[in-house]
Amino acid sequence: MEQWNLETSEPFAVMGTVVHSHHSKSINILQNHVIIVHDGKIQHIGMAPSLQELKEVHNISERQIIQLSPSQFIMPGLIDTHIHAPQYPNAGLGYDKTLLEWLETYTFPLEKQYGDLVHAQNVYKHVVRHSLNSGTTTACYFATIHLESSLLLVDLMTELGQRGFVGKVNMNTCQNKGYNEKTEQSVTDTEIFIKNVLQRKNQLVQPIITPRFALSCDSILMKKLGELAKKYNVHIQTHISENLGEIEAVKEIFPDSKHYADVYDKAELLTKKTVLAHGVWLKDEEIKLLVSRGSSVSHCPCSNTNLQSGLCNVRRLLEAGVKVGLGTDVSGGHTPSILDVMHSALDTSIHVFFQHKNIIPLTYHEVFYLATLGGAEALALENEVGNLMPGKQFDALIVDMSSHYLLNSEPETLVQKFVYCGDDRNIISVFVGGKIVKKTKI
Ligand SMILES: O=c1[nH]c(=O)c2nc[nH]c2[nH]1
Repeated sequence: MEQWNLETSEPFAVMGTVVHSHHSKSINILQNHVIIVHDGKIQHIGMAPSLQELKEVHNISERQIIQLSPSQFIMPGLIDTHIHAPQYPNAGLGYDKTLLEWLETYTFPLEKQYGDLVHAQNVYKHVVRHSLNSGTTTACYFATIHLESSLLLVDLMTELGQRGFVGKVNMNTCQNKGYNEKTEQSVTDTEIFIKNVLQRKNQLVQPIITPRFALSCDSILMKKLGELAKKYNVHIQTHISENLGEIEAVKEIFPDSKHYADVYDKAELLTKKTVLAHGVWLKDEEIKLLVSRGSSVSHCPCSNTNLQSGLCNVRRLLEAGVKVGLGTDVSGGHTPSILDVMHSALDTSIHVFFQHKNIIPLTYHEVFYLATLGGAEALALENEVGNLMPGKQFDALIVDMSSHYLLNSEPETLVQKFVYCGDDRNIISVFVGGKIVKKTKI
């Protein structure tokens, strides 16, 4: 590929190998194709035409063409369905404890600091930049309970060009060791947060209602948040069934609920726009409930391993019809790279197979889907992003595998190598809504 220098405000084209998914089972590999981008959206995908045809039919000059080399391909941007931006400084630290102790010892003390806007600005700039550089074009962030710094995160995503969601976290119970808010304040600040984000008329970032988990919120707060979600028709995110101690505590605190998922359902927090992180220990009955509500699970295998939460059987969720995406879950997860999470999802799936021989481990094709279209479906964004079909936003990565020792440059080889051996150095360009947000000189 020659170094290109596009004007992204004008139509442009990418020519070469396109890799994307239409469903969970297999990747579509399209060689010698063109994608034409207009106003940040995909206008056309098809067999590559001649330069003359590009110019005459599609009005694209030679300067506006990216010609991929045989060791490169273009794919949809990665989607991180669960990440805690304020926990970024703790990534890689504190894995000597399991979830509930880890929250009290490491996480809540760090999150308390986000009343300080200078600290928030520093951390949030780093995490959004790192996430974009790792190829995440859409990220679904938890912020903290602080209204102002949560809005700051929205503004930084907008400035740096990342699509996604930000949730001001809700926590009103004493389980939170002094990191909490009063119910009324929590509801009022959440409504102010939603209105502020919606008023920004921001194409990229949306508000998401974020009750931390059932142990951090009482049922009064959760019901009020369910009402807000309905009033503003916004997304919802929380955690579910991550750790056995957590599940026991939920059972004790909510004796009238049939199970963990029922706690959220009673507050009308399970909707088609709800994403639930972890779901390692969900019962069959809970899975059925999620399917009937259209709620999704964010699979966070790095975090599930680091915090010794358990092995999530993703095959079981997919077969039951649950929508599943991947989440880095920084800082339970040690990396903001969804590509790293893809490796971990493959490993975890084989470890599940060691335990239950009757399941088929996930394939790299399926993991590619989970990281792209699966993530988009989990966030109810499949009409906007997730693959490279006409009408969708041009959220895409150019991947270059020339730094690896390749016996051939068959697209299957490139993609498989990328999924198993790739890292962010192989992601040489990142586009969000047709704008370049990462470009590496090669
Ligand atoms: O992995 C997790 N990270 C968190 O911050 C959290 N809060 C509740 N449950 C959680 N799980």
